[in-house]
Amino acid sequence: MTTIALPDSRTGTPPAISAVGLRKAYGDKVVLNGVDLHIPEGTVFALLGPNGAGKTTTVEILSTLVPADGGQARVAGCDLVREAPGVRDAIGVTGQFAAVDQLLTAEENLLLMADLEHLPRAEGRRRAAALLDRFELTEAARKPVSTFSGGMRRKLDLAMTLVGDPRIIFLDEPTTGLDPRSRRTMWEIIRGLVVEQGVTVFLTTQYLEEADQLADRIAVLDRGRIVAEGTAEELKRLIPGGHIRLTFPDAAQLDTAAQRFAGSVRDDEELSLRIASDGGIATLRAVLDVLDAERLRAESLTQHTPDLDDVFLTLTGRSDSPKDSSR
Ligand SMILES: Nc1ncnc2c1ncn2[C@@H]1O[C@H](COP(=O)(O)OP(=O)(O)OP(=O)(O)O)[C@@H](O)[C@H]1O
Repeated sequence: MTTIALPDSRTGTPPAISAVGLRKAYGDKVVLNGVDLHIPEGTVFALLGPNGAGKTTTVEILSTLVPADGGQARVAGCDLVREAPGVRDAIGVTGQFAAVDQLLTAEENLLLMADLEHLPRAEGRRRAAALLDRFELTEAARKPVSTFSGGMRRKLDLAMTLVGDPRIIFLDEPTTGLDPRSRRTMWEIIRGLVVEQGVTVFLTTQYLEEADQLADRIAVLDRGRIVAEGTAEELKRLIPGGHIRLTFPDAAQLDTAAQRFAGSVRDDEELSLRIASDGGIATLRAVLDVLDAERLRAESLTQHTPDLDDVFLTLTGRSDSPKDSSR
């Protein structure tokens, strides 16, 4: 297992979520096989994994929907088993088990939620109106949800989670099935929650790009175990294969450059040169210095940093990597 131990920059603050050795099996099938988590308050954590990796099961356990077979966890300072009501008070869950009633309007759904949260009538109305406005659903507020697009439903689902003003939000695959534009809107909303309200977000996703875009830290879940954990940058650094690609206006310049950069790989058709790079500034500067010294006029310079797809392949050695939403 490749686990990067990261220093907790917020020492002293209890983590929003912590877990040690979570285990769960359904019959013979081991779904979680010892999962450890440490998620500081006010951060976004992404659990990344392919279909069936155990992401939803992790969310179900941490939100007290199903019991774990083994291990311990605390959410919002409360023990998952002994203080389950405290956990439920602090969290909101949005996901595959969506609570939206198709026959009601968006506004009615939100007011129903406010009732369930025992909010006074006026406060419920105020919160519902504020959420409809924030998620740009005011115009559609009085229409039945059955007429909503997928993106609108996801927004309403998240809005319903927010009625109770949770400190910790679980988002189980929040953008699966959404078009790229709706996906970006959801990302903006999620970022806003963290920046403006300081909530902690626990996100599961199959999309590499989503984890990269949103998460402070990412854990890669594979067959019930976390096989790597760190920031997107840290995970990418585990993977060899970064390079700088230069293109030249003519073959003579390509020749000179190829001689000067030992170990580089040239492509005569494209008049390009690939130079191995760790992605650091020093390497880039050294390349530019050589170009200057030789009076070479490169037409373009691009830096390739390995993406999380490469990370997953390297960590698991298999090609059934999570989806890349950019494709
Ligand atoms: N209630 C259940 N009874 C039996 N098996 C279950 C149950 N819930 C989940 N599983 C099995 O556990 C495994 C992990 O499921 P889980 O839903 O946690 O994965 P996931 O990573 O969220 O994948 P997906 O993206 O498909 O939801 C799957 O093989 C699934 O069939």
